[in-house]
Amino acid sequence: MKQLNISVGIIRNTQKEIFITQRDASSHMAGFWEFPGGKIESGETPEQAVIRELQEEVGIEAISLVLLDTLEHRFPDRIITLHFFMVEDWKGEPYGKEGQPKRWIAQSQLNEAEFPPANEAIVRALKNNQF
Ligand SMILES: Nc1nc2c([nH]c(=O)n2[C@H]2C[C@H](O)[C@@H](COP(=O)(O)OP(=O)(O)OP(=O)(O)O)O2)c(=O)[nH]1
Ligand SMILES: [Mg+2]
Repeated sequence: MKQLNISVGIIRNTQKEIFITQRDASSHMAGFWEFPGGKIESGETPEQAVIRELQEEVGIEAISLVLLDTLEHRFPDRIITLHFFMVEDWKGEPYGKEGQPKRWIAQSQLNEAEFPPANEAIVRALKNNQF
C-alpha cells in the first residue's frame, strides 16, 4: 500500500476568499479542486514542503503559516496523511504556474463535493466559518 505525506496551503485573502486550483486530468483525483500542495520530500518538515509547493505550483512566497489540522485518509490503493496549513500572508499574486485552472472562491461558498473525499471535514469546517 502506498503511503503518502502531503502538505497543502489554504491561501485566504482579507476578503475571506480562498485560492483553489483544479487537479490535472492525468493525476490521482483528476478534475477535483484542491488546495495547492503536494508530497513532503525526505528531509523536509511539513511546513518546508508547503512553502516549496506553493512556490512551485502557484508562484507565491508564503510568509505566515498556521497548521489547522492533520488527518489521515485511506483510499483503496493508498493511505495519505494531509497537513492543512492556513496561509494568510504571502508575497506575490498566486496563479496557475503549471497551467492549471484556478479561482478565488468565497470561503462561505466552498463545496466539499468539488474536493477529494479527504478534504470533506476541513472544507465543511471552513464553510461553516470554524476557521
Ligand atoms: N494538493 C492537494 N492534494 C490533495 C488534496 N486533497 C487530497 O486528497 N489530495 C491528494 C491527491 C494526491 O493523491 C495527493 C497530492 O499529491 P500531488 O499530486 O499534489 O503531489 P505533488 O504536487 O508532489 O505532485 P507530483 O510529485 O505527483 O507531480 O494528495 C488537496 O486539497 N490538495
Ligand atoms: Mg500538487
